[in-house]
Amino acid sequence: MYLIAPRPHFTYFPFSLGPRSCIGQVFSQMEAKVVMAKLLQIFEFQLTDGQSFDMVDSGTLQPKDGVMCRACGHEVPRIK
Ligand code: HEM
Repeated sequence: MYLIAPRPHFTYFPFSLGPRSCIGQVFSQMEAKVVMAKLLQIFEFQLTDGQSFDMVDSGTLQPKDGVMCRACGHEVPRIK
């Protein structure tokens, strides 16, 4: 089940809207989830000193401090 807050129309359109919107939207959102899931299975991420989750809104949302982080490997159980 997805818990997504309701969003007013025309306030979020990274893939544009209407008849010329991005045909790769569903593919790229699925791909991003697969890549994120694989990375989170393998690594634990920790922000380095001086980093934060603060955002800057300059047309698009960007991480204020760059989100430099340290990736540490998990123990990944091998499926035989
Ligand atoms: C994060 C990934 C992506 C973002 C943010 C994105 C964003 C966009 C946006 C904003 C447009 C509209 C451009 C305009 O109004 O002129 C667009 C169009 C388009 N995108 Fe993407 N896109 C992404 C990935 C993809 C992928 C993976 C494909 C192909 C497999 C793709 C194929 C297209 C095509 C063919 C159009 C033109 C559609 C048309 O003019 O009818 N995009 N994309």
